[in-house]
Amino acid sequence: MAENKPLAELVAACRWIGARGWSPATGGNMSQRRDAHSCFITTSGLDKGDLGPDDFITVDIHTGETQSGRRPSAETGLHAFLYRRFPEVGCVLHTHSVSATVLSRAEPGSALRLSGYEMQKALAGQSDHQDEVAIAVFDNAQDIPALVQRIAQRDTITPLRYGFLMRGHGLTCWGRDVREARRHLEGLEFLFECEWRRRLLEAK
Ligand SMILES: CSCCC(=O)C(=O)COP(=O)(O)O
Ligand SMILES: [Zn+2]
Repeated sequence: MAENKPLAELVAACRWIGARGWSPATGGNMSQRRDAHSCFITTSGLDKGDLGPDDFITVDIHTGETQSGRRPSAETGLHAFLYRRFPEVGCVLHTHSVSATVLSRAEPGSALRLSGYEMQKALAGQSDHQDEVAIAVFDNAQDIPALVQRIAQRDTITPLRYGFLMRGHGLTCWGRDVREARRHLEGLEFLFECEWRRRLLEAK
């Protein structure tokens, strides 16, 4: 089936995320665009570091309808929003790393502003460490449609780029394909780790 190749890349990305410790317990969800109307997304409640191709469900990004009776990720609405908002996005990765969880709680503002890091250049379009990269931070919520509304509203004022943090929860990031989403995830996780260590040192 033509769908097997892209899912193999996503399965490998999920295993890599699990091995890095970024999806502890059942945390995290991952998806890949299937076409203009649908995506593959992880089944809810599984260990995302130990998935096979059968653990992904097709979801309509406009209606939320699934093709099977299984339960897609509780955060499907966030993925669907990103695929609708950015037609060029091909993969969305959500993780629960310690760095993203701690730093998003320590950041009182509505964005985490990073500058001075060479690793910023891992993010598409960034070419100078002195530029500022602002990653939006939203208060966490269990009401996903309401959270999507808040995110969509902010996006109309300050367009989202690369990813966003949910306070005390984790990072959701994306890319044109699995490879770019992985690069953004790895770059952002590195930046978060550097930033919380820097803040810790400078607080002393
Ligand atoms: C202990 S994980 C809590 C739910 C969550 O934030 C998450 O990322 C996983 O939810 P899913 O429904 O995608 O398994
Ligand atoms: Zn989560």
